[in-house]
Amino acid sequence: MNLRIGHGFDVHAFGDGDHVMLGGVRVPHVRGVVAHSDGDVVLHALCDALLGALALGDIGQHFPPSDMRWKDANSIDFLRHCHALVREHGWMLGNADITVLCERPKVGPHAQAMRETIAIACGVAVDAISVKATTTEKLGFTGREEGIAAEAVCLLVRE
Ligand SMILES: Nc1ccn([C@@H]2O[C@H](COP(=O)(O)O)[C@@H](O)[C@H]2O)c(=O)n1
Ligand SMILES: C[C@@]1(CO)OP(=O)(O)OP(=O)(O)OC[C@H]1O
Repeated sequence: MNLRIGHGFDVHAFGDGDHVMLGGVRVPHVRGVVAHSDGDVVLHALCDALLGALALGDIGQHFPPSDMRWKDANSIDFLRHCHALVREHGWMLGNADITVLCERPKVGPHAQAMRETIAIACGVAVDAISVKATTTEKLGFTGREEGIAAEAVCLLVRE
């Protein structure tokens, strides 16, 4: 088989702060997120999608939250590591599609910057990376603005 699909999902609770990191982009917000690293749900979901496609476990196994090396880590480094594993195992990232779930902050104005940041980190064309968002119509923990979530799917193509 010359194709692999991967799926990732991540959640972080909102906490004190004035911004959230999303797709490697600093997005101003009235809250921050509670996390061991920078709490970037977009990049964490994408890392898990890449690892899932490779059947190599999940982000917490590669970067344990008990390890102080990852305290306040920049999640773009996690993505670079996961993408390097993709290449080492003989695959290329075909495309990735990411959905952010939150009422706020609005993602649309920052989506292009996120796409470009992810594309550069993975060495792929920007049109291979999709970032979009939805509210959950004020339902559930995202609807109550208690936290933020992201889902990602990716397709790997044999080199
Ligand atoms: N955090 C968000 C949520 C949504 N958007 C954009 O708004 C559109 C409408 O959202 P609905 O949940 O009401 O369908 C959505 O399609 C996104 O384009 C956003 O930018 N940021
Ligand atoms: C990213 C890691 C790094 O220690 O911690 P968190 O920033 O808390 O994020 P999470 O999405 O729970 O993934 C687990 C860890 O790998």
